[in-house]
Amino acid sequence: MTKAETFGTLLDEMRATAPLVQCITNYVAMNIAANVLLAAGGSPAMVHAQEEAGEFAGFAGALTVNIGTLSPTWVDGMKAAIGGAVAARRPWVLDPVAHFATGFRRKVTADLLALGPTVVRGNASEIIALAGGVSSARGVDSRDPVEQAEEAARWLAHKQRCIVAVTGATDLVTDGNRATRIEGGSPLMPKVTALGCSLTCLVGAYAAIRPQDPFGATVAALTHFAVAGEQAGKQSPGPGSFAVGFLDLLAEVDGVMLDKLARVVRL
Ligand SMILES: Nc1ncnc2c1ncn2[C@@H]1O[C@H](COP(=O)(O)OP(=O)(O)O)[C@@H](O)[C@H]1O
Ligand SMILES: Cc1ncsc1CCOP(=O)(O)O
Ligand SMILES: [Mg+2]
Repeated sequence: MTKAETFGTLLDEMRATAPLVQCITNYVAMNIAANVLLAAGGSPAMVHAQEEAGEFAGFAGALTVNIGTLSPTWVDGMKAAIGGAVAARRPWVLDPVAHFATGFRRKVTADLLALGPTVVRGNASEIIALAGGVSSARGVDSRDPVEQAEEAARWLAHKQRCIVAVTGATDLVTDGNRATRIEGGSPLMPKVTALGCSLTCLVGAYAAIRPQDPFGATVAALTHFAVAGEQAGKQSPGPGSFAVGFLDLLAEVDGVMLDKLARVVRL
């Protein structure tokens, strides 16, 4: 982001552009992730077949790859899509959902990391485990605080030469050197399935309009989520109404509101 830019101007530009984001994501997340992208201002396309995923990635603004409900044919599609995105010099974002849980997931995640994601977005347990640390998590839900994942995130960003976003009660984004903390959101967010997966897709939307600045794009996406989540949390008595209200707030938040309510700390 240039000095004149703010997260708000980035949001307004993203919304005006409505970037096409190819989301290879899990069965659980497909619908809410597409609705999150539409509400926030992006244009989702859930395209994963090996026969077309690479071709589509060649003209999409960005690609996101999520291993939540993995199978061998989907892996073939992921690798074809990544090849297309890399060839077209488009950003791609990896969401390593519960990568530690099985040998299959560990192998696929290692293969996908070797293809060089622009951004890795995961919860604290996933990032700790990606850096070789020990986490008590067994499934998709984090069991570790973000603070305990900061060193792992910096190490992974250095090793992968990518941006790493660790999400939780307070989010952290790092490129291995710089680090930024994003406050906000709601404790109701981890009670609604696939919001992390959806955030990964929104990172794709911002990266699509700032491919040369994936750090700033990632911070902007997490800030958009944090502000909308905090406002929705104030209005919602429980996870069901939160899920609906959150979509409304993702659409309602504009650049002025984002710059007014954002709580972003450069470390
Ligand atoms: N306790 C919390 N308080 C506020 N926001 C949260 C909390 N836990 C998660 N979030 C937010 O929910 C979204 C999903 O993050 P997270 O739950 O960490 O990912 P995942 O769903 O992949 O495990 C992020 O925007 C994150 O900031
Ligand atoms: C429940 C579940 N099972 C496989 S993927 C998935 C959704 C995970 O979503 P998130 O990582 O955003 O919580
Ligand atoms: Mg997740």
